[in-house]
Amino acid sequence: MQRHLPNLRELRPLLRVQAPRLDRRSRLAKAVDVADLRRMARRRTPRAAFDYVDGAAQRELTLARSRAAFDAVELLPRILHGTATVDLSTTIAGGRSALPFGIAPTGFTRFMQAEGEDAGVGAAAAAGIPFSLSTMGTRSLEQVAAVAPDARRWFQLYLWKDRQKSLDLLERAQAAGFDTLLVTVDTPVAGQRLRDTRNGMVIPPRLSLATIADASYRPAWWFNFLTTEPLAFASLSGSSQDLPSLINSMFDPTLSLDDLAWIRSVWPGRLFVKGILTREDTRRALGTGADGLVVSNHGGRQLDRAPVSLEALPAVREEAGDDVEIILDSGILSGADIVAALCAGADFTLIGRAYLYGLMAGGRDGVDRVIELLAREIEVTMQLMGAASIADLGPHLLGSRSKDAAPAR
Ligand SMILES: Cc1cc2nc3c(=O)[nH]c(=O)nc-3n(C[C@H](O)[C@H](O)[C@H](O)COP(=O)(O)O)c2cc1C
Repeated sequence: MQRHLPNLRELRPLLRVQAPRLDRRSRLAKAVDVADLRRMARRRTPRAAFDYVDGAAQRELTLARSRAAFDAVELLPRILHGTATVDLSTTIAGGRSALPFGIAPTGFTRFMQAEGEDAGVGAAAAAGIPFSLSTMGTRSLEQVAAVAPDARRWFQLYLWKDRQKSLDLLERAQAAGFDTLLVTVDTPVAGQRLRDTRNGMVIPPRLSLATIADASYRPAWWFNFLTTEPLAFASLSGSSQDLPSLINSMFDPTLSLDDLAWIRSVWPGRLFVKGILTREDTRRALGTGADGLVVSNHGGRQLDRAPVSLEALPAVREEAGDDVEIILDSGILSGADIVAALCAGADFTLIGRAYLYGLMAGGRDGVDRVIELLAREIEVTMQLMGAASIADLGPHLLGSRSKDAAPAR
């Protein structure tokens, strides 16, 4: 082998030295999946806020099982199907969505990152997907509508002890153009989130020696937190109670099916019941006149050892029949997870943590990035599976490995 000295002219095309760009979008562009965004989020967010998002109930078994169930899914490739373009749009709750997922309702959102719901609804509007505002949101119904008048907006309701307050909220939601109601039924009391207890998580955060130390290496979060509007709940007045006590004082463990039926009677729009995992609850929820169901274990944050959404889905689908729309959440962290849920019988999906990791990693730009990453993953996955549209996805595209992994029913 003959050698010669490196020739600068030959090397030049290989050397594309660029000055490092420090803006937020360039930083976020380096994240190639949700796991990368999660790592960025962790570096930039105080521990109490990050763990509030990342954690789950008790031993976090349901969360781990939910992830494992998605990982066990086998998707079948189909060769030579000529799927050059893929249509990722679909219809849900009587309207279009440009992508087969929307943003799940999350409470305390501005605590994760100061842009909070504004970032979520703005990014959802730009992407043409629905955004859900939580009862425990840090922006009011009217503020969210004003920030993104063109967004498809859904409202999530926790039943209050006080029916008049629920009614007021529902009237405001309707007046502000929220087209669909998600009624969350899996939270008669707060789940036991042990990470929060260990972190002494309170809202708003208390200034202690530990928080001041934390502030010194997460300056951007603290700067935003201290220089923007104080954290407040759209529908609840501010409180420094710890989270479970706050939730327990607001919500009612004595709620029953009659209360759900009452909500149905006063809400004229589409109504989905969120937190369904069994045949019996499917029957009971649909018996009240709900239009659809959200198969969800609340991201593993409520009953630890509750069934995994993906594994509960076939029984719920069978019980509900083909005409009832079913949305699935809990554990989705990639576009392939979304494709798996749609193949397994869901009509639509919601992302909770994935959205919040994006938000914590970079505010509005971070939420844009997570939507972009998931959309691209769905598109590539579907092309490799020879599926040209969401309607093409079904159980025929699930491999035997995933069927073996599903529990017998
Ligand atoms: C930080 C956080 C706050 C949440 N707050 C609410 C809420 O206020 N109301 C609700 O119905 N669900 C709430 N959820 C549950 C989500 O709507 C959704 O069911 C769950 O996040 C889906 O699981 P995933 O995070 O694995 O995507 C919350 C979830 C997280 C992570």
